[in-house]
Amino acid sequence: MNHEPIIEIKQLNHYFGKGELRKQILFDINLTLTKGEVVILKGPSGSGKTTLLTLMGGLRVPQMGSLKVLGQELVGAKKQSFVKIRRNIGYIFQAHNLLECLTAWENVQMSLELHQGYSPQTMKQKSLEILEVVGLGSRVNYYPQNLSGGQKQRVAIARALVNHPKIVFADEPTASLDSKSGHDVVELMQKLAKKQGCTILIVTHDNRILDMADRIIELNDGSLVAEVVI
Ligand SMILES: Nc1ncnc2c1ncn2[C@@H]1O[C@H](COP(=O)(O)OP(=O)(O)OP(=O)(O)O)[C@@H](O)[C@H]1O
Repeated sequence: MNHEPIIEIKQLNHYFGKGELRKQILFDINLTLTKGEVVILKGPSGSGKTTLLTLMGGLRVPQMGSLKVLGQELVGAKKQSFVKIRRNIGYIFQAHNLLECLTAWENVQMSLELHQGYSPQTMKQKSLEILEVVGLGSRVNYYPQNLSGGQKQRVAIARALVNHPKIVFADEPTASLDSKSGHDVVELMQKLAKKQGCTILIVTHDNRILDMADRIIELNDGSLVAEVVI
């Protein structure tokens, strides 16, 4: 595996609230994610997983320490830098967030429309191709309401990966799925990641998918407590 650092975190602390209500949520986090790694972040409810994920994903402004994503320091960075970094990231959430009024391929294509430069034909072709890769070639014209939970999550994966992002963040991507679909969905993410050389961070409570990671890290009360290399 190539050990090029994709995310480098040093002494990251994070607080919510102001004045007397100010509460520290993340404590002195040090972490490096490298190219092509699949990392699982686990930990009890309220331990700070989503907070850490949204900071790494450029969705929340970091307050102190150092947080470099693709070489860009985000502590003290301008708004523009966050926008630029987010273009390199795919996000997959528990509630897949598909638009019900759009078909599977139109949902995937939306992600391409955010990036300029593709003709409508190219965008449609790319959307159809990635849906084929995730095993939904025969469902491209289906609306989300006619797809199963696992199929919807695969559309969400296709949407996150169609732009060939350098990083994918997935927050509880298997929470609404049965054991087999959950495993299939993560396996698919893992395969596509290895093929595209992208780094994946999955936040999960789901012990059924732990064996799919290259590395498991654990948060407890806002501190990284354990690291397991598989
Ligand atoms: N916007 C916010 N303002 C104030 N406190 C917050 C905010 N977001 C989260 N918190 C608090 O920060 C702590 C960590 O929350 P976070 O959502 O990161 O945990 P988590 O590990 O992802 O939990 P879960 O597994 O339940 O999703 C919790 O105590 C939560 O109440």
